[in-house]
Amino acid sequence: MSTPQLVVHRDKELMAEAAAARLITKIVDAQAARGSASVVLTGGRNGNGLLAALRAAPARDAVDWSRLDLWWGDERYLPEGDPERNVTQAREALLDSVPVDPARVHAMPASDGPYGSDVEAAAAAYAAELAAAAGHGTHRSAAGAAGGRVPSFDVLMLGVGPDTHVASLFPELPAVRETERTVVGVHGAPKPPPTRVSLTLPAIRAAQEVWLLAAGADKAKAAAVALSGAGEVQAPAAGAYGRSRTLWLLDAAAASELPRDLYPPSSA
Ligand SMILES: O=C(O)[C@H](O)[C@@H](O)[C@H](O)[C@H](O)COP(=O)(O)O
Repeated sequence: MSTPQLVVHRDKELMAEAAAARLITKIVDAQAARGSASVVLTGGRNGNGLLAALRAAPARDAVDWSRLDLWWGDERYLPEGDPERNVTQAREALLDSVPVDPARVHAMPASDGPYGSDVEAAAAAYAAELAAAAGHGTHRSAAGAAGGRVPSFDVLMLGVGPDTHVASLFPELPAVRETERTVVGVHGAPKPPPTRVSLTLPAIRAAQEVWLLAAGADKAKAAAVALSGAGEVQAPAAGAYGRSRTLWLLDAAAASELPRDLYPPSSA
């Protein structure tokens, strides 16, 4: 487990631009070292803000988009192309504007796909896709939970909800307690829509780097709670960490209630 590091930016726009620059560097470095890179995207305003900033960054052309695997931390279980699906929003914010390899864009299943309303079957199919990717190619495999393997993602991004949820792991719901499976179906999510597919904490923790994004005053309490030793069942963000690095990327409003000893010296 890596101890969280905090970076606080003036506002959410600067946070998105700086995080996009950081992501470009990570992808370029991984591709230089191993030929390809793998990144897990998040839904939500902050995740999409980062993708839009990446689209606008001239340095995006330094990325070899054809040698990048993209995965999702969670998905809203809705029909293909629904504007509320995380993948639809990511396509709009970035993916339609860069030459990604469609075979390497690993969207989670849609509710009008082969699994229909069976969200558990959809989750199992995504777990199988992850396990297959963990077993071959340029990825170094990481043992996930006992129930499956996932690639050792270079970067896994997570938006943080005001209730401290990450991906679709909400406080106290069964998904956050999962220790075996790498992907689960979620029912009764408090944030709409209620039915979702999500990576579990063991799958998240197989990533090399986990970046948590939080901007806005409505995230201040969540950041303070998750970074002050809360349990992961009550505060799922507290259980999200990477094998080599855990990075909280915040704006000043989201950092405003952090205990002083956590606040980075540069922004004190
Ligand atoms: O599907 C989703 O809704 C997300 O993946 C969810 O986990 C999101 O990242 C957080 O709710 C933060 O969202 P904001 O960045 O919009 O606050």
